[in-house]
Amino acid sequence: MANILTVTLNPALDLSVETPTLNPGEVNRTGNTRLEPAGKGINVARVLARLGHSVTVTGLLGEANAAPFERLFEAEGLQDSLVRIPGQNRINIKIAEAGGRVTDLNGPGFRVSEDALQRLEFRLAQLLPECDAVVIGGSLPEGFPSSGLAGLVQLASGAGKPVWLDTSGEGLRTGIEAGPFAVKPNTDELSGWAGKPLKDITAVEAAVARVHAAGVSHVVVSMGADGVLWSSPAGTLRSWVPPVTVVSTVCAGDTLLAGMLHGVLLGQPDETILTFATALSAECVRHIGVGNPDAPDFSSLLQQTRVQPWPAENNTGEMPL
Ligand SMILES: Nc1ncnc2c1ncn2[C@@H]1O[C@H](COP(=O)(O)OP(=O)(O)O)[C@@H](O)[C@H]1O
Ligand SMILES: O=P(O)(O)OC[C@H]1O[C@](O)(COP(=O)(O)O)[C@@H](O)[C@@H]1O
Repeated sequence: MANILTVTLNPALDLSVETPTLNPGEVNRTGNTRLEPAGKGINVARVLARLGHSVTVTGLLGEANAAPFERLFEAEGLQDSLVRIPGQNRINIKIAEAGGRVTDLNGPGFRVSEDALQRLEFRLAQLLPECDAVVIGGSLPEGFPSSGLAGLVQLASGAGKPVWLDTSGEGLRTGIEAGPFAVKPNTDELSGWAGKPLKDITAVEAAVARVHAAGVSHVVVSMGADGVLWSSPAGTLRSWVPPVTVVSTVCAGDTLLAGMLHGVLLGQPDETILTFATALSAECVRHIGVGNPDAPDFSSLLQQTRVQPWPAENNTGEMPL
C-alpha cells in the first residue's frame, strides 16, 4: 500500500439534510440530518485510508472549530498535518431531496493572511519526501491566491510526486497551467475551464484534448449518472454506472478520485481501475458521506459496472450489455 498526502485548502463541516422535497420560502420538515467534517482532500483521504493506504492530511484548518476534524482524523487513522490558522471552518449545506436532486450551499470559507501560504509551503516541503502521490482538492479560501495553488502543484511535481488536482474556477485554470499529473473535473467544472457549454460527449472529448495539450497526462471527467471518461497516454476509457437509488451525490467525485488513485498506485490494469472507481462512486450516492468499499453488495455493483475503450466501435453512447 502507498503513502498519500492530501491537501485541503478550505475544509468544511458538511451539514447534510434529507427532505422529501425542498420548498424554498416555506417551512420544510426534514428527515435525516448529519454534520460531518469534510472538504475534498479530507474526503479523498478517508476513502484511501479505508482502502488500506497510509494517509496524511495537510492544508489549512481554522482553529476555532477544529475539534470535530481532529476527532475524525483520530477515528479514521489519518495523520493530521493541517496548518492551523485563526478563524472558523465554513459550514456547507447539502439539501438532498427524495428524487435525488441535491442543492449545495458552499461558503467562501475563512479569510487567510499572507503567511498562511508560506507556512503551508514549508509544511508541504517537509511532508513530500515521504509520500508517493499528492491530492490537492477543493476551493481556495478568501485571500488565498490562485498563483499559490499553482505554486503548490509545482512544488510537489518538482519533488517528483504525481499531483492529482480536483478544483474549480480560477484555481482549476492556474492549477492546470502548473502541470499536475492528473485532474478530475466534473462536466460543469470542465465546461467552466473550456469557456463553453459541453452539450455532449464529443464536446467533452474536445475539451479533454485541450487539457492534455496544456500538459496534463491523465484527465478523469466525472459525468454524474453518465459515468466517467478517463483519458491518458494509454488511451481513453468510458464507464457506465450500475443502477442505484440516489440519496446524495455529495462526495461522489471525491470517492471516484480516491478509487482511481488507489488502482493507479497499485499498478492495476486500466479497466480494473476504472470499474472499481466507478462502482465505488456509485456506492457513495446511495447514502450520505463517502463511498464504502466494504458495502456487503459491493461485488454486485462491480459486476454491473461497464467499462469500454472510447470511442466504442458501435459508438451509440448506450451502456454496453
Ligand atoms: N446518479 C448517479 N448514479 C450513479 N452514480 C453516480 C450518480 N451520480 C454520480 N455518480 C458517480 O459518481 C461520480 C462522480 O459524480 P459527479 O457528480 O460527476 O462528481 P462531483 O461529485 O465531483 O460533482 C460519477 O462519475 C459517477 O460514477
Ligand atoms: O471546496 P469546494 O469546491 O467548495 O467543495 C467542498 C465540498 O465538496 C465536497 O468535498 C464534496 O465534493 P464532491 O461532491 O465533488 O465529491 C464536500 O464535502 C464539500 O462541502
